[in-house]
Amino acid sequence: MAFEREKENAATAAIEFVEDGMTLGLGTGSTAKFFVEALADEIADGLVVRGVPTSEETRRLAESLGVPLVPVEQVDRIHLTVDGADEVDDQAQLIKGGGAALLREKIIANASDLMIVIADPSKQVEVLGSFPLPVEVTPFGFTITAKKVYDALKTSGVSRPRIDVRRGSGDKPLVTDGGNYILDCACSVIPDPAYAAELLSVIPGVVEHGLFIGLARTVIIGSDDGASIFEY
Ligand SMILES: O=C[C@H](O)[C@H](O)[C@H](O)COP(=O)(O)O
Repeated sequence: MAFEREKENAATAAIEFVEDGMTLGLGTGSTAKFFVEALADEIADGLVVRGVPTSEETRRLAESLGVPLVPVEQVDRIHLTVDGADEVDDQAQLIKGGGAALLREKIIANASDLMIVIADPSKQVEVLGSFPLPVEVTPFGFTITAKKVYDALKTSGVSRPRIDVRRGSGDKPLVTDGGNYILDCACSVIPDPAYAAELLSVIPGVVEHGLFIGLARTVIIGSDDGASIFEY
C-alpha cells in the first residue's frame, strides 16, 4: 500500500495527544489502523485508556491487539477521536466514508471533545470532490433517494454529479455495519461543501453523508520523516 510510512508517522504523532484515563474514539481505515497499533503498544507499556470503535473492522483489530473497549451505550464522554480521511482541505473540511464507516465515525467524532485527523499528504486537497462523496442511504427506496441526492448536489453547485451504488461481493450492493447502502457520488469539485452537507442532511432516506464540516480541529499530515500538525 502507498504512503505507509507517512500514515504511520501521522498516527505516531497523534499518540502524543493521548492521556491516561481517556476514552478514545477509534477511527477506521488503513491510517487509523496504525493509530490502534501504536495505542496497543502504549497500553502494553502501562497506558490506561479505553476505546470506542467506529466499525466492526476496528473492533476486531482492537480486540486482537488487547485494546480495552467500552460499549458506546455506556459512554458519556469521549475525550478524543483519531481517524483518517479520504480528503482534507485547508479548512479541515473532510470527505470520509471510503471504507463505508462514515455513520459511526460521524456519531463518534461529533460526540468527542476533540477530533484529530491523521493522513498522508495525498489526502490534502485545495477543493473537496476528487474523491467520490459517500452517502449512506436506507435500502428502501434507494433509487428514489439517489435522484434526490443528485438534485441536492446540483443545487449546491456541483456541475455534473454521477452516482453509483457501491458494490460488495457478487456485485450486490455493499451493506454497511448499520445495514444500509452507500451511494458514491462522483463530483469532481464540491464548490460549497457546507451547503451540500446541509442539503443532503434533510433528504429522507439519507442516513448520513461523508462531508465532515466543522468536526476536525487538528489535522496531522505524516511525512517520510515526521509529521506536521495543523490546528483549526
Ligand atoms: O469509512 C472509512 C473512513 O472514513 C476512513 O477513515 C477513510 O476512508 C480513510 O481511510 P484510509 O486511511 O484507509 O485512507
